[in-house]
Amino acid sequence: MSVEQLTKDERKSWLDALSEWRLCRDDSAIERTFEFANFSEAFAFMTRVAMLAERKDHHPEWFNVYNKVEITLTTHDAGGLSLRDVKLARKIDKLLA
Ligand SMILES: C[C@H](O)[C@H](O)[C@H]1CNC2=NC(N)=NC(=O)C2=N1
Repeated sequence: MSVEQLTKDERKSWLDALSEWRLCRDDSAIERTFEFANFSEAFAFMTRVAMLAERKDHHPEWFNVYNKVEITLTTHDAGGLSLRDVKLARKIDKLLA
């Protein structure tokens, strides 16, 4: 599927609205670390993110250890950051609101 990478200006304006996320990997991805009370809560969150990801056909790269979950979003089909990452990040944030 062809997806457009965000331009530098677009990255900046979208990221202003995603204050918990930071650019990484040479601005080709965004990441955020989440911390929970215990493993159960972390994994419950991952399950909810997994459902979202399937529904959107857009999948996170992530790392979990005990109560921490690190999520990295990038669009492999675009070779960088796209609006699909921004949208998924917003939905993930909403799960915790
Ligand atoms: C064929 C399928 O639509 C694609 O491979 C989807 C699946 N999930 C994906 N997830 C992410 N993060 N990037 C993609 O480019 C992507 N592409």
